Amino acid sequence: MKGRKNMPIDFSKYIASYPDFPEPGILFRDISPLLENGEVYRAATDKIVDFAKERNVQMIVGPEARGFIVGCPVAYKLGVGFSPARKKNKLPGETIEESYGLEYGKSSLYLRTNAVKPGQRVLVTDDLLATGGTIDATIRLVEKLGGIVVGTAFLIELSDLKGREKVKDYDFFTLLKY
Ligand SMILES: O=P(O)(O)OC[C@H]1O[C@H](OP(=O)(O)OP(=O)(O)O)[C@H](O)[C@@H]1O
Ligand SMILES: Nc1ncnc2[nH]cnc12
Repeated sequence: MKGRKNMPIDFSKYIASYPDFPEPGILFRDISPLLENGEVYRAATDKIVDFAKERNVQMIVGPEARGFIVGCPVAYKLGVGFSPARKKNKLPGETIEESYGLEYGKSSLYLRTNAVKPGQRVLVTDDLLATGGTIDATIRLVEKLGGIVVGTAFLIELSDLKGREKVKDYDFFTLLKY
């Protein structure tokens, strides 16, 4: 994807890094500058759209909250649905649950039982892959409903945390690696 004046975009310039946030020892990679630049957000989204098109994606699922920011514009562009995997007490109606560990803390994610139809080709999106706990829980939710995870897509992979091992059986896209 080319930016203004046909120059390739250096996406890494639009990620901010904050040491010791939200707790000591964590180097927080913040996607806000990328999102705040319309041209760059669109170019990043288009990369994931291309990845999704090659896999005939029919549905997108992303975890709260930053997975929504990445997945929704891709769903809009493809004209497919998006279902949010949400944290506790956020989704009404019948849901399924999966719990997971995080780089900081532990949590659970929930998905509506009607979110995905059996056999549907699903792309799972998030902003960042760290330990892989979040994406693993999201994939387990989709598969519990009979969905076929045809790809996982991120803006950032933190390689040292080895989350890639959790998604090794799935097609993988990341815009940036640290
Ligand atoms: O690979 P993992 O170790 O699971 O970590 C990655 C997850 O952590 C962050 O979300 P967080 O749970 O902080 O929630 P938020 O998006 O609501 O801020 C990030 O947006 C990913 O979803
Ligand atoms: N280092 C990190 N930066 C931003 N989001 C994260 N989620 C988990 N680890 C993170």
